[in-house]
Amino acid sequence: MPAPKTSVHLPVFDISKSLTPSSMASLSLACKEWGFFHIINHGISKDLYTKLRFLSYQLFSLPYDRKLKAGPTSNAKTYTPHFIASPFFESLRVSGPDFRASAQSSVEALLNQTNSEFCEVLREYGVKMRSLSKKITEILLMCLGEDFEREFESEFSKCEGYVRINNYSPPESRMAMGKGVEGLGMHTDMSCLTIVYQDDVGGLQVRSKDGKWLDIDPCEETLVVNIGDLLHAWSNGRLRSSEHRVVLKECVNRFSLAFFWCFEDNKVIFAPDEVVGEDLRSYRPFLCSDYLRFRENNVRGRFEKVGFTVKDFAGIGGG
Ligand SMILES: O=C(O)CCC(=O)C(=O)O
Ligand SMILES: [Fe+2]
Repeated sequence: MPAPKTSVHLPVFDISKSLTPSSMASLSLACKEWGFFHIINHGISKDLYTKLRFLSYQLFSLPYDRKLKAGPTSNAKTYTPHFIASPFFESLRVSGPDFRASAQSSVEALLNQTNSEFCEVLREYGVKMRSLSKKITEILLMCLGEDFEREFESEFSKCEGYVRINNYSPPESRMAMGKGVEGLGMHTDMSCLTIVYQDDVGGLQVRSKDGKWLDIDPCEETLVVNIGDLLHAWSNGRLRSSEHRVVLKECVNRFSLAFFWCFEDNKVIFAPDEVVGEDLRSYRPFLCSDYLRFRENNVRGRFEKVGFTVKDFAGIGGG
């Protein structure tokens, strides 16, 4: 008997070139089946990533009470300490449109002084991710059908993004690890799309339609892109927002950068008639910020199981 499949095979797209009809077809299929795919030649150099990682570690290695200066009860509210998403996960959020100013206010809250290198690196990373997100969204609209390219300006022009710098530190003993621990529990993303730069440790997993967990293996200089709940609802479910999680299998630190590209808070998300076509409508219209609030309220104190998605919030007749 062949060994059970543990990794998913996702297509890789060279984002520096225009996609051929056959690569468009395979992208459409990946978005329908998995809601995940890979991109290369994205313009984020290894050097930029390495710098950002090094500078972030300096912040994550600050004493706990220092880090809480930017924690959930501070003015900055950009640091998420351990035990909120999971015991092994902490993160720092830097938001657009002014990534430099956002990085600066986080860093000042943490250090009581600025770190101009960190702010500049985040500005560069945020700006590059923003234009990458626009480009990918345009390609995804082309996948939905030729007429949707013009939707871009009217529907997506006010989108903005934020970077979440994720640091995973599993227990130090192998005994405590057992078969692995959840670094980040099962969830869908509250974005239109998410772009993840994962390191070589691995552990990111996607849930298949029949409920199996499959690894998304890291690959040098390759970014992972996934569809979030907002674009899933906007596309009437044609672009899939899949459940995913991070499992830590080794006693080593894992580092990732996730960029979330989102609709503006006051946008009413409602799939255009042309997108719905002959299908039944799967989602009622909803205000973006109401969904974000719904998710926040359900996540608090429930890090062991997140689970809630846009289907629970706005799905019609079982979504
Ligand atoms: O750390 C990763 O690879 C993915 C993180 C993730 O899914 C998220 O931040 O939403
Ligand atoms: Fe995620």
